[in-house]
Amino acid sequence: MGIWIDISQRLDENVAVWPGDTPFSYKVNWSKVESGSVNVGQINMSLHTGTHIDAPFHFDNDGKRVIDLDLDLYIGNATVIHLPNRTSIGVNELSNLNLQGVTRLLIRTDAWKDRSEFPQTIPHIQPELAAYLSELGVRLIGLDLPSVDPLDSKELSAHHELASHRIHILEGLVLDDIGPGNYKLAALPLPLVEADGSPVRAVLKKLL
Ligand SMILES: Nc1ccccc1C(=O)C[C@H](N)C(=O)O
Ligand SMILES: [Zn+2]
Ligand SMILES: [Zn+2]
Repeated sequence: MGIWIDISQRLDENVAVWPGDTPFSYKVNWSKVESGSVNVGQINMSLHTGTHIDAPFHFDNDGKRVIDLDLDLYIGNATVIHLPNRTSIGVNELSNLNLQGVTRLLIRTDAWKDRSEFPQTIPHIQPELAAYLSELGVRLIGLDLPSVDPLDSKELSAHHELASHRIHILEGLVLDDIGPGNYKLAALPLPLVEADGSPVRAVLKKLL
């Protein structure tokens, strides 16, 4: 029972991209008039646009590519928690929540207010949180933000710490209307063989 709720950003020319990164575009590259039968479209985009997953190759030259990722990470039970008005998210912010046995943790921060513009600052994940989450059994962390690290970070400490604790990353979710609780999540990456990331269609269904 229950309906699937779309928690993905829409992909059109208004979607915000990382400063300097490839803008999103779609065009009919071969029109019905030209082909005689069909419209055939083409998209051009950065793989880190909108709602997407990071493959470890994004920040580690020896890391897994999208095709190597375990699909079980991206389908199954997920817990949503609400942590508004934080400058960063660490063990302190989570210590009063019971997250035992949570495999997929989605954090609603509400910090990215105008999604048509790339944010100036975001609350980042404290790298120390990775060990704590992995101890609880978390394998996927998802956020309503474009990164788990500060936007000007070059070290990407949270990305690396999460990866070294086998926790995968889902970014750019839309959780504005999603209350805390337990859900079913599906957010499958495309079967991109070499890629460092993939757009996903992320959906949730409330569990009773
Ligand atoms: N698309 C980019 C273009 C330029 C520089 C960084 C990025 C990123 O996406 C990195 C970001 N720290 C991330 O969480 O994936
Ligand atoms: Zn990314
Ligand atoms: Zn990232």
